[in-house]
Amino acid sequence: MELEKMDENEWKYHGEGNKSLVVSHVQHCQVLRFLKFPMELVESNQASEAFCHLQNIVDFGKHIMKPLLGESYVHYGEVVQLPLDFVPRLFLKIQSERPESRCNKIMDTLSGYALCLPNLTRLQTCHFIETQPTLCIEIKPKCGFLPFSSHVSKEIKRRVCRYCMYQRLKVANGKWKKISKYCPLDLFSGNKQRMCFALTSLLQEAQNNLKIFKNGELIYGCKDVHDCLPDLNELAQQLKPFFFPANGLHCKMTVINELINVITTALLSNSDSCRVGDMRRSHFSESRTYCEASHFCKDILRNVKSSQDLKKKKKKKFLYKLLVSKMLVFLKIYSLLPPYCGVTLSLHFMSCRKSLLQIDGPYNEIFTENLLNFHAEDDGSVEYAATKVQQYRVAMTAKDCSIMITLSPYLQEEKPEQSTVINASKSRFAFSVSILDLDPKPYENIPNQFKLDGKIVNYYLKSTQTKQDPASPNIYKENEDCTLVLHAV
Ligand SMILES: O=P(O)(O)O[C@@H]1[C@@H](OP(=O)(O)O)[C@H](OP(=O)(O)O)[C@H](O)[C@H](OP(=O)(O)O)[C@H]1OP(=O)(O)O
Ligand SMILES: Nc1ncnc2c1ncn2[C@@H]1O[C@H](COP(=O)(O)OP(=O)(O)OP(=O)(O)O)[C@@H](O)[C@H]1O
Repeated sequence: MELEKMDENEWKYHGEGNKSLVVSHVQHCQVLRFLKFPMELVESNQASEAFCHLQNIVDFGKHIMKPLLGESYVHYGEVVQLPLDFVPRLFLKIQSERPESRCNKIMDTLSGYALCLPNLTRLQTCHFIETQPTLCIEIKPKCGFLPFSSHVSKEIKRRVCRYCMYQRLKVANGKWKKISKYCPLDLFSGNKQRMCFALTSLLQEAQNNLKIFKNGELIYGCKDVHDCLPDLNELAQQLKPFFFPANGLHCKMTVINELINVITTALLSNSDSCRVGDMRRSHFSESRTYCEASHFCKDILRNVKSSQDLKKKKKKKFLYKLLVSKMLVFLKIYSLLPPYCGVTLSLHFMSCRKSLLQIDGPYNEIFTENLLNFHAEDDGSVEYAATKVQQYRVAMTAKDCSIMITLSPYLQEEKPEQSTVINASKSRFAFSVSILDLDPKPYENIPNQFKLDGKIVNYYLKSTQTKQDPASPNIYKENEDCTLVLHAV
């Protein structure tokens, strides 16, 4: 990429989330990821802080998430400075393609900084787009286990996962139209039957948890609640040349089942080495491995070994690793409360401590070593409390990340390693797995997470325990049921 010769016509809108907007190069396997800001903050110094913010994201990916999750999965990219006139032109070009629900934030057109990353919807071995057809499945799996701490005060949290509980609140709020049958515990179970059920449920109700790209173009998934592309027939048509290259008649479900099997195989593939082994594994046995709200047949659920299998037999599996890093949440909100309060109080009296404790970075090797020191004893120090808070923040990042599985029909003349090939019934694929959206979560956001957790649990209990009054619509009122901001829930 020649930074001084940037042409907006060589870039197109690719996608966005809550915090960033992504454009992809029409020819090269590259994307630019821009920060987004709420409208009212655009004129303030937010934009000028963009460089530090982006550099922190890169460092966090490089020094923390990459060692934790594995070398080959994490692509942290680099901060690039773009010509100042290029970004506003690009903004004008793509603005009309943005989903309405995301337009409450504006992309950063002032700082001139962005992250340059490989386009993960393309196979990472090819540098030019036109070389090979690719299929990419992006899954945002969310949190795949139930808390087991003795501090859990609301018993329901031990039985129903956060995702399933949150579904009710999201539908009541109008964020999505229908409750999804997807449950992260099914996906992370390591049990093929449950994983297939989870993936089928994602295909039926994709929400923001599933996207499918063909040759880098979004062909399946919801941009927002009003703009869903959930046509399975159309999807099967698009997928057919990948799974049944010799043509012939194949029904929709045959093609979709091929897709589901290939995704399951990729998720259960062996992973490369990482620091997850340092973490406490014993907590697996303490946690229940199925969620009571899962729509997967409940009788079968009680009999399958699921996560125990994943634990005993599949420590090297990609899925296991992701689950364990999410399990850093074993600190959970309850036991996090004392350290969080301790750190906040200490910062209140000595604001200079913020940099000493590396709350906003730098996310370097020292930060990583402190973070992974799980065996330290609680000596009552603010440093110990800060480590606990940082572990929680890393877990929050892992909870919110996405997985991208990229497949490309395997060409006979290429000789990829066996471990990077997946066999379907009538085709073979070279594949890669990547993890994206590994940004550090702001320290300041912790109280909001507490508050949201309380709302989710309260709304779930209310909607499942009381009979719906037919006269009152099922609309959640913002001022109801909020637990105290720092209340253990
Ligand atoms: O808190 P959650 O579970 O709703 O997760 C948020 C996501 O909502 P989801 O439930 O996946 O639709 C939310 O996703 P959407 O904007 O809803 O697509 C963001 O990922 C948000 O992260 P950030 O604050 O932008 O860094 C996520 O927030 P945090 O991970 O920062 O809490
Ligand atoms: N390196 C990449 N290659 C290809 N596509 C990408 C890449 N990075 C991001 N995307 C696409 O852009 C979308 C938005 O990116 P991302 O998830 O990083 O945004 P975000 O604002 O941080 O999300 P969130 O709402 O979860 O905070 C992703 O869902 C993915 O489809």
